[in-house]
Amino acid sequence: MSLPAKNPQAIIGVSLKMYFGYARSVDYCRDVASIAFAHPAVQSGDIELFVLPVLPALPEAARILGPAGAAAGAQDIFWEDEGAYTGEVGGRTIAELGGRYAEVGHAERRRIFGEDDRTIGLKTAAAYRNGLTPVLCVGELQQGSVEEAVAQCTAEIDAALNRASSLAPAGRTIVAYEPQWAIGAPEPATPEYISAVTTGLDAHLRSLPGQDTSRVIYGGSAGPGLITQLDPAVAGLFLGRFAHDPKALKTILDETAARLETAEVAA
Ligand SMILES: O=C(CO)COP(=O)(O)O
Repeated sequence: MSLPAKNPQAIIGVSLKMYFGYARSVDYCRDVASIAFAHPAVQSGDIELFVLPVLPALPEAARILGPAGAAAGAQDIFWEDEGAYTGEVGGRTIAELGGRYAEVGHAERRRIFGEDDRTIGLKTAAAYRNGLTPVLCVGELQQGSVEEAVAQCTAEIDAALNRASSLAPAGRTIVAYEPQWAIGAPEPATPEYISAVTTGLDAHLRSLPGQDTSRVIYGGSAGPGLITQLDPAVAGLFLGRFAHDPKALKTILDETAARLETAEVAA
């Protein structure tokens, strides 16, 4: 078993959304665990790897991924820890089930479930309070200029973190920059655009109190071949459909490790 990553240099996350049921999610996590176990950069802690399955699969996913040096988390979190909140699951339970991450504010939750800055801030606080790393999703609705995207995403980060830090001591945050127009699309945003927006978000995020170890990753139709084209400000990828094939995930891990080696040689 590898030690938990203290200072990972890259982050690769997968959200299975509601694509896979229980059995297929567990099978997928087994495949990911074999890949992680054999992957030097995951074992050394240089790459932080996590999977967010459908919630009922979380305990089994955590049991399978943990010994392989990876981790599991939830795709959502309620903002209270317990009480009369029918149908919700709080951070205390997510942590009890072995979850280490809680995704907050995904574009689908903003659009379909009406989540707004207030609820996203409360959920981010709930993640911190329960020792979970929030995966805070931000992203502009429509494609425009880099400056417009940075302004909108910075405002979303500030709204979430200002509210969260008024309620719970801030912790490390993974910001997933996901342009809404690039989610579920045939192709990701261009590498130049992703790099430029993320560079702005990374500088802003890490200047905030308590966020110096926080990082920004990119999501939105990301898959093999993308990470090697991105600026180092992009710490990794938040994957959806294009990680459903475990072989594709392995390729992405290999590319991420190669990129770290190139960065070391250049330094
Ligand atoms: O929303 C995403 C990850 O959370 C990205 O999903 P896709 O890569 O399937 O577009």
